[in-house]
Amino acid sequence: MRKPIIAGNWKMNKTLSEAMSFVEEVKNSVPASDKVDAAVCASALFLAPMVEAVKGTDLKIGSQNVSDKDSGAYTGEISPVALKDLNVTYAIIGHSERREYYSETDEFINSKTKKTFEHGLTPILCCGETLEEREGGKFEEVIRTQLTADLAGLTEDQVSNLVIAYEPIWAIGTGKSATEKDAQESCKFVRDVVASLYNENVAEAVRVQYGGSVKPENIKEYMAQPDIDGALVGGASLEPASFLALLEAVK
Ligand SMILES: O=C(CO)COP(=O)(O)O
Repeated sequence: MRKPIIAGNWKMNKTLSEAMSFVEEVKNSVPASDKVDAAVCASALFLAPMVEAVKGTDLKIGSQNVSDKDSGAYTGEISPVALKDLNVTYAIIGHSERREYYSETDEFINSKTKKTFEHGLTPILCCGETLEEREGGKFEEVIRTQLTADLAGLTEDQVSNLVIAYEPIWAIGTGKSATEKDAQESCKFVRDVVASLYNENVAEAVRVQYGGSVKPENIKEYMAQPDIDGALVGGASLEPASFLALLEAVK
């Protein structure tokens, strides 16, 4: 059985004091980690104090980005070595906002994913199609192309421990969530691609999240689907009550 994983992606939101009061409010109310993995992916500015604050609790902390290099002359980048040293658990890689606004390519995303594993962090690898691609019948081609390139050279063991977030771009921040049937079919397709690139065992092990306008009101419908193992949540992860309600609905 795959353990559910609910991760908040705060994007470029919150100040340090807001981040810390969120953590203080939720950290002791998060369900036990044998039931569900709970994480918040925050700005790199707050990761150190957040990790310190959640020590000994079931809330884990993730970065929203990571470099594909260990260290050196890479102005503005976030070192995976430094993230590991802080005890950060996850790193979001290849979010559609980074693909679109910061021109991240699949090759770069693949390089970051390898580097993240090298340093013992768990990647949350994002994939997803635009509305135009979906309506043009290109969904399968887009997802297969992304995953084939993003996973190139990863071992079976690494992919088994990966989290893939399927996020249709048209559902992100729009309030227009995918129907649970569409989300299930899409997440199943992600798993089928993993099976074709690796094998059934790896496909059975990899956790696939749905992301895009997930909220406490609709998360149960997604989680009832056999190929949806969790959610990557933007807006509804920003408030403590809403984040805890997402977790309560899953445990
Ligand atoms: O992009 C997302 C998570 O990574 C989804 O954002 P929303 O939940 O705000 O639609």
